[in-house]
Amino acid sequence: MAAAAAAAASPTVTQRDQWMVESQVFQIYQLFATIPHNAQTLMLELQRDNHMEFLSKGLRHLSSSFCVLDSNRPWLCYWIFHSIALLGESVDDELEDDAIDFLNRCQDPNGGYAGGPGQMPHIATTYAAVNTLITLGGQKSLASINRDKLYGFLRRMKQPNGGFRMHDEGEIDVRACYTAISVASVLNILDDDLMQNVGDYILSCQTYEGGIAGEPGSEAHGGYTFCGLATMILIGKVNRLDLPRLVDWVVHRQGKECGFQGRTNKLVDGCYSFWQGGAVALLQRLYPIIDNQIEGTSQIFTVTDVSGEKGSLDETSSHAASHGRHEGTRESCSSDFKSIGYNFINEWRAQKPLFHTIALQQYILLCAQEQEGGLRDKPGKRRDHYHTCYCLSGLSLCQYSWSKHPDSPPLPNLVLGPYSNLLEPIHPLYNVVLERYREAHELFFAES
Ligand SMILES: CC(C)=CCC/C(C)=C/CC/C(C)=C/COP(=O)(O)OP(=O)(O)O
Ligand SMILES: [Zn+2]
Repeated sequence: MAAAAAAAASPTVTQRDQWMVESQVFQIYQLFATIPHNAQTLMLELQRDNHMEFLSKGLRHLSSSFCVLDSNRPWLCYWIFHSIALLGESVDDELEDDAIDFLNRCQDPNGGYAGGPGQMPHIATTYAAVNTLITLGGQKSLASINRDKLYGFLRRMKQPNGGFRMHDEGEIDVRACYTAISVASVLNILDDDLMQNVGDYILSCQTYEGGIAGEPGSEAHGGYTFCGLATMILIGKVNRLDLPRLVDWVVHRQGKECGFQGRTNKLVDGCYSFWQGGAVALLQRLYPIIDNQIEGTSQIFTVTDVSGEKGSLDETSSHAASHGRHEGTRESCSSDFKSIGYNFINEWRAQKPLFHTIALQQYILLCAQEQEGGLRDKPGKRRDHYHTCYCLSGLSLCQYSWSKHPDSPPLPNLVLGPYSNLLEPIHPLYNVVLERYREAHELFFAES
């Protein structure tokens, strides 16, 4: 039944499509293998200046059309400003100010952000707006977020089944859960009411393959898998997922092209460097919990097993062990969940990645990067800001994948190409640059 639903949801990629992509990718790798070393270094170089030019142009265009009707602009702001932050760059104050003012005009008087001024607030654009404002940083930007009203908006979107609606009368899915919980967590407005039964909803979306679907009965997909896994971590319920199966599904999504595909039998795509690569990077922090599930013990373990220190990555481990992961049991809560996002980066330790991080860097730099600036899905596709954002986010995760601390500089052999390719590290649960996350955390958690 689940398999039939999945098959219907997934238009089959023909063998011909797959061969076309493979042959394009392998031609690039073959060319790379035959050229002199200095030409190889050039080919592997992150084209920082050209990427900045592409991003700045996008921003100027966006700024000049801030008054035009379009429902995607908070997302464009996030993709562009986050990419710029990943490159360790900034733009002039006027453009930043324009963006803050524009997002403020998207903020609904009753909470949340819409895709444009006067439009209906939407949880996904709220996530994009909040992440942009955190990325811009500074008092004006962070203080512009009306957290009380935003909390009210999230409560109105909350559904009895544990999920969230994207907007008034909108769809309920795993993206809505992630964007709601991510925003609530980073802004320190997360509480028991928002978290109520979210774990049950996400659990009902884990499929027979091991990955997570957008909604119950659909096909496992990388985008939703990242969203579902990050949500479960943020609410302290990650042990309820079948993690060994999830690992098995996600690591097998990295193909011979070296990049990731979003779902079984589909084509490789640069944006999954973050969605799938990000899910694996999160799983890399959960080894003790995964080992425990593999061993099938009902031993009650504490967060000390995960972090070596007091923390709250999974405050319901004992609950899951004693009641079974798949029961829709009532979820207990404690105030520890508020620090999960913060503990996640502070209790970091060096761990071996679960995927081939150099191979993924190779796909991003040689196949997804346009030498003239911007990144893309695959060779033959056009660059765009969405793929630029998620290819760079995935690249950053690869570069720091072996690091002892989330921001300790990696050894040169872990960064493919010249060391100048090194990007800024991100907080993998929220996908904002770590330093910007820390500034926001200081402000939003100061009073608690
Ligand atoms: C935070 C947030 C809003 C997250 C969004 C997550 C995300 C990327 C979900 C993917 C949605 C989806 C099923 C795409 C399939 O497109 P496709 O059929 O064109 O691609 P495919 O062939 O690669 O599956
Ligand atoms: Zn894509």
